[in-house]
Amino acid sequence: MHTVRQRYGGNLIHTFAGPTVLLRSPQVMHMFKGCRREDMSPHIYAVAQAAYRNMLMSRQDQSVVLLGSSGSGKTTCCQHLIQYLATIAGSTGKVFSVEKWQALYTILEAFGNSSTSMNGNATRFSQIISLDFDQAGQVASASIQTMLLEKLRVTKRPANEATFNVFYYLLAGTDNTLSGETSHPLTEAAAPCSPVLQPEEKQKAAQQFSKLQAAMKVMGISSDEQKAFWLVLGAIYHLGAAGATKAGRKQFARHEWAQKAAYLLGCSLEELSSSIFKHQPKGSLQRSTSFRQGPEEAGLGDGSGSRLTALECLEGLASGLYSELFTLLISLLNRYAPSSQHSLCSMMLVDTPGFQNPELANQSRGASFEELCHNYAQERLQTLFHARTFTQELERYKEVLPEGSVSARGRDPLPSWSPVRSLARTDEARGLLWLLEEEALQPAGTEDTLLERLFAYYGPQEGDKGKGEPAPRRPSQALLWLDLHLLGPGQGKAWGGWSPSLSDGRKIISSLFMGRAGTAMVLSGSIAGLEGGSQLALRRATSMRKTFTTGVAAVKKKSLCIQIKLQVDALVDTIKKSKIHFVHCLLPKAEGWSGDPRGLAARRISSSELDLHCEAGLMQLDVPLLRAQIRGSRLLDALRMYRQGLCSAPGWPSCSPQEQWGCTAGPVTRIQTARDRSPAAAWAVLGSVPRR
Ligand SMILES: Nc1ncnc2c1ncn2[C@@H]1O[C@H](COP(=O)(O)OP(=O)(O)OP(=O)(O)O)[C@@H](O)[C@H]1O
Repeated sequence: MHTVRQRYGGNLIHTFAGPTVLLRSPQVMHMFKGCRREDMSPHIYAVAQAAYRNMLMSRQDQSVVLLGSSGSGKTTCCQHLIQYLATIAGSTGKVFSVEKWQALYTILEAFGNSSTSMNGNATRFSQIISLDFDQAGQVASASIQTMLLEKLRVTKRPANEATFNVFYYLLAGTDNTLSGETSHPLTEAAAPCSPVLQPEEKQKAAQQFSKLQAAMKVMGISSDEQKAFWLVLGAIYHLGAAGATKAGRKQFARHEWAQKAAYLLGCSLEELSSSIFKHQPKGSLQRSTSFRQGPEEAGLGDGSGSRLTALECLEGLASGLYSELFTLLISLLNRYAPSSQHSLCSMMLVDTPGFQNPELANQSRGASFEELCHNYAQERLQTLFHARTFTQELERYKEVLPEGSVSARGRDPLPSWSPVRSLARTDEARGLLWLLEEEALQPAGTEDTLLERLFAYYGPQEGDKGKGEPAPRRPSQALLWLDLHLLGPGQGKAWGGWSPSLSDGRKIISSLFMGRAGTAMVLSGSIAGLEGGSQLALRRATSMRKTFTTGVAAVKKKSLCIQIKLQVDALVDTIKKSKIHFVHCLLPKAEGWSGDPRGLAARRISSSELDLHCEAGLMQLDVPLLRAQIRGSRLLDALRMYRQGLCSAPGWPSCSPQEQWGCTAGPVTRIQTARDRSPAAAWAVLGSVPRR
């Protein structure tokens, strides 16, 4: 195994070419227990151990942030981090057994994951799992916060991509679950859950459904509560099958399916219909047309915005309903995580959907708005990595080294390019999301006008040539697929239209929703899981709420684009206060990116199956792909910074960082590949790294 020790003033970087072959078992966990970083071989458990040890020694909050492309293994790593901490640290009263964590992930994977063109089991929401530790270093309480759920996947998704896993599970396992609830079991007739599963996939989905039910039981979700979930999911499914008229009076296209949806929700068809198609709140959508349609079709053109189409009303309700269901689920999962007042500091594990570019999956479409948002979140985390690794370190070096020594030695470790260009053309320069918001509100706004403005601010200027700054690549039209439907259909309406009281006939649904309608719903639609009574949990919740309620944010928070920014702000603000350990996950090969979700769905495996899968054999690496990812994440710069290193500069006090930086151990960069873990192979992947 190859280990390269690095020092960046306590900033920790771990790199895994994953999915990789990593042995994971309780025995291996115990090999890492109590170890110092320099004694450990490269492994995801070593990251957990380093963070845990650091927390115990410094009593400072820690975060582990997972970065990388979609399908590179972030969620899998996150699960192993938790398993390690739950096993090694132990917990008070055994409330956080490994079994419970597995159950939690089974539930999250069912409700929040789906098969995409890049990953057969892609996470479609961002999550922070927080473990609070007591004096003795045991887990005293835990909670999960989620944000950026891709709720529109329920109704609208890229061609050939799947909806959330739970719909397929329900469809395959529904016979026994909803029998007696409807004389017509869920069928694939109108295929709102396209692509339709093959028989062997159905069998697997039915097994997953049983597993999901068992996991919900483990997490204390009663059978009545479970039933409420299946009823609402069934209703969403039937609403998809019901469809809406394209012209004329706004109503369901297929009443028999709508009738079933109403039955499952416990209301009459008329009530359901009027709550969806009538009482549209004015201004809920400024403009419902797509960028693609062009200005001549851009709504009323009088600034008042067009009204929602029947289909948009329906989609808004269905996706809003799913989002509320997800929020409720997170709140139920947190319900059984007791909050302890004795916790001292916490460990936060941050997992967001990975970078994705449909072009890499051989798809001739641009990124959807949701993909753009997930990429944005990843980019912000990468920026944080950059700031912690380079910018802040340079500041520290400048403080320590004699004046001028940094530039005199030509060893300015800051790469000439930084991930976020701050070269604003004018004082009015805005970020992409801000521009997107403004263009969405303009009746004449199109993809072209957005790109023009973007390049006016951030594109190459005359005189830029020869400065060594790579010009930003102008995306092909197809790359920026910005459907402004996504900026609003029924965002506010979704839940407002369908109030829980509507389901009086379904006491289990209304009591479940009404029961959680307090604090849990404060930031409904944005951050779920802010409840929790421990001091640390309250502190986290307060910090996140603050982001939404101060300054411009408070004024702008109704805008979807600004909501996205605020959610990511809240995420970054929360982890910024802690000591951050970055884990870079690298996709070793692009296999499976054929754009055929069928192949990917078949690859969907649970983490318990993973280790067996790993034993099967060593994989070939796609070296250009690995190089591209390493370049993109600036890992070479990080290595060069050390190798050409300021740590050897005259005046540098000592190469032992511990005392200098007040951290317990120096950071480590680890490179481990599946094919060959020898140093030579690792460097071959990295390219030539100058040696001192
Ligand atoms: N260490 C590993 N060894 C073998 N296969 C792995 C490993 N880690 C992950 N995988 C496989 O890769 C797939 C993708 O992993 P995972 O879902 O964790 O990626 P991700 O980075 O979280 O993706 P996304 O950002 O799309 O959610 C998993 O379904 C699993 O099959």
